Amino acid sequence: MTAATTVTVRVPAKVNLQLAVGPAREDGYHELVNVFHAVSLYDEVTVRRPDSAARVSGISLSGATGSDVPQDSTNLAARAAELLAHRIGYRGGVDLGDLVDLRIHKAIPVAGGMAGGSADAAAALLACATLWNTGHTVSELAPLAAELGSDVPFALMGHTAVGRSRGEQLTPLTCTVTLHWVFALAHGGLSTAEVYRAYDRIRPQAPEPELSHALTRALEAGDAAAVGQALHNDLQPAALDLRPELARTLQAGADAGALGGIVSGSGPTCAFLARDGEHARELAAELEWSGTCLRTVCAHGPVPGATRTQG
Ligand SMILES: C[C@@](CO)(OP(=O)(O)O)[C@H](O)COP(=O)(O)OP(=O)(O)OC[C@H]1O[C@@H](n2ccc(N)nc2=O)[C@H](O)[C@@H]1O
Ligand SMILES: Nc1ncnc2c1ncn2[C@@H]1O[C@H](COP(=O)(O)OP(=O)(O)O)[C@@H](O)[C@H]1O
Repeated sequence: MTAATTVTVRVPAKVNLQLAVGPAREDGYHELVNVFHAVSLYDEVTVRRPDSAARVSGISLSGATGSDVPQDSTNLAARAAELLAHRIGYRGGVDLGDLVDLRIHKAIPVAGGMAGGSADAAAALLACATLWNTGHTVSELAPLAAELGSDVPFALMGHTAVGRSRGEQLTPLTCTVTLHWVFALAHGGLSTAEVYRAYDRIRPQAPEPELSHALTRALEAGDAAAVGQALHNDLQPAALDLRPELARTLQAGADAGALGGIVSGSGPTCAFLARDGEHARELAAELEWSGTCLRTVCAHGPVPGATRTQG
């Protein structure tokens, strides 16, 4: 079998069905109970052995990127490739562009609370492991993913899972139903660190986080209406403090008949649960008509994590 010269990995966005945030730890992170749910809104990362004749730079971007996504070694996908290269023996001084060309096609909103950067990092790990034939399994990539960011291991795993500690220690959860979502995208993004700082200001005495059994029961029973009732995000008041206009978006989704509505993670994207695909399209139309969001995207979950589609 010849080694692949081009590998493409498709990787999903996430929404947090429950985000329970405990007090700040000494390392600056917060202890979490973070119920992740992967949805069918995908970025794609393609890696190639560098072709010195065609090479312009080591990393290129397309899709819904905005100006906020770095095109240098600080891009999370580039950091992931560098970390893996280091682990398999490349030492400092090697230019990443000499090892790999990275192409990222983004559909996940940037700084939107849907973990697009983490998704790209997970995809780059899997793609480079395949390109370089490192022999790493997905479980063996998980510790490297955790070094890159708290949400990166989940982007490898996908489906529905609870993340504990800072979110990187994952346990799969059973979800017996396809959930249909509408995501209301906002103008601009929110900084995750800033939202956690606002959380500390608003709630200085946070209790230890606990998994919602109402939520796990609803997921196991496949009861979308009960899932809608159980959605909860401790970061929502902090996101609303920084972006008060999101309250109008949440109200518009509730008025339009969503089973539940929530700020996704650190925001500012808002997620609304629908009864089925048709209801999702109706909700999306109502939300767009309300003028309370930039645009909407419909997606379903759970879906698998980072998956090779070529190479
Ligand atoms: C809030 C969540 C919910 O899933 O994601 P987003 O909604 O932003 O995508 C996560 O907790 C974000 O995870 P991720 O974006 O990977 O965070 P990291 O890179 O590890 O950390 C970025 C910063 O967020 C804060 N942070 C993150 C995780 C955590 N358990 N406690 C924290 O306080 C810290 O200030 C940290 O410096
Ligand atoms: N590949 C990437 N895609 C998106 N953002 C990236 C990437 N690499 C680094 N970043 C930086 O990470 C920040 C957070 O991005 P993102 O993961 O999309 O948001 P969130 O943490 O809200 O889910 C962005 O503002 C950007 O500066």
